[in-house]
Amino acid sequence: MAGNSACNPQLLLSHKFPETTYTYTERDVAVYALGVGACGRDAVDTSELKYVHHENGLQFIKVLPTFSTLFTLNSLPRGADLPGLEFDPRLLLHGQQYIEIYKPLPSNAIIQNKVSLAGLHDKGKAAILEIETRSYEKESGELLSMNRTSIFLRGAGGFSDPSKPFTYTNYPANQAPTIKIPESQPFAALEDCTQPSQALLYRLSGDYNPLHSDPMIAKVAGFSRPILHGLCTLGFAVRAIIKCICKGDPDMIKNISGRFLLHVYPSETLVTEMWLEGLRVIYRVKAKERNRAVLSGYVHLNGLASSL
Ligand SMILES: CCCCCCC[C@@H](O)CC(=O)SCCNC(=O)CCNC(=O)[C@H](O)C(C)(C)COP(=O)(O)OP(=O)(O)OC[C@H]1O[C@@H](n2cnc3c(N)ncnc32)[C@H](O)[C@@H]1OP(=O)(O)O
Repeated sequence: MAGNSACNPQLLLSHKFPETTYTYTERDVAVYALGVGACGRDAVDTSELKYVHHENGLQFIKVLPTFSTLFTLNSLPRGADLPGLEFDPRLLLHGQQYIEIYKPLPSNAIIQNKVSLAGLHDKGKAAILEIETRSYEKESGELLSMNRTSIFLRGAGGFSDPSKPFTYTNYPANQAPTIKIPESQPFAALEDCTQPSQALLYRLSGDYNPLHSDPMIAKVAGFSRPILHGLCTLGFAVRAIIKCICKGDPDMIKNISGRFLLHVYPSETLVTEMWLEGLRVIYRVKAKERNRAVLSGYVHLNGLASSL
């Protein structure tokens, strides 16, 4: 793997990120839902058809809460270095995602994003950059969601004194996705097959990083073939939680936290295990064929389905 980096934390921390705009329609909502496997096992699944079809028209379809991650697509300028940070974009991996949902997402909207740096860490072999995106609906001015994206930049660390590595965050420690997986049997588990073309479908929602489609770039990044987008895996997991614990109601999701533990290859089977602790769901996703955990985290709910 190639690596080429330099980081000046002071310069980076003082950088003002430009505001960005994201416009979407019902078609984008439906394409996203298919990209994270909705109706993948059953095209008439009553708990999932609502993400892609409504008898009165597409404007009434429901929006998965993880759709809000698409609002961050332009938060990090593609292919360009940030002031104070040079890195090799081919070695970038998605490390963690934290999402707060304040209102159910409309089926179409113009979104205005305020972007800022929420964290920067020197891990020696890598730098971790945390970018926060607060997303407002343009028409109403209402805050819809907040996403905090942690990006693991391999080869970009080692910019500070190793005996006192640089670390900065501006958010509460209890929002970090450090969770302990219970030893008890999961409350629920859902198995979902990803398609060999899953990443090719998911990328149509706007993340065109060639790591997910170009075999040569995947090799440079250290993988035998293109891997699945982390946010696609997260979409599968949260959809499983909505199906099994929220009885199909996506509006019950309040916030979501996840750490990507290992890459996923398209065509692998994802098994999402869920443990219910009050209004918190702890979850872990395994790639069944390798029996390896690929994602874990928690989801906070607004309430519990009456039948639970
Ligand atoms: C704003 C919008 C931008 C959108 C960008 C997204 C673009 C997308 O197209 C890109 C993708 O989707 S990539 C695909 C999804 N991600 C992955 O597959 C990564 C999976 N994870 C890994 O491979 C390893 O955990 C790996 C490699 C990440 C780390 O493993 P190791 O190198 O073995 O690390 P380790 O020695 O265990 O730990 C070193 C320090 O790093 C911390 N850490 C580990 N995993 C982390 C993770 N996933 N996220 C954040 N921090 C992580 C450890 O805690 C450790 O720090 P410390 O020593 O202080 O505890």
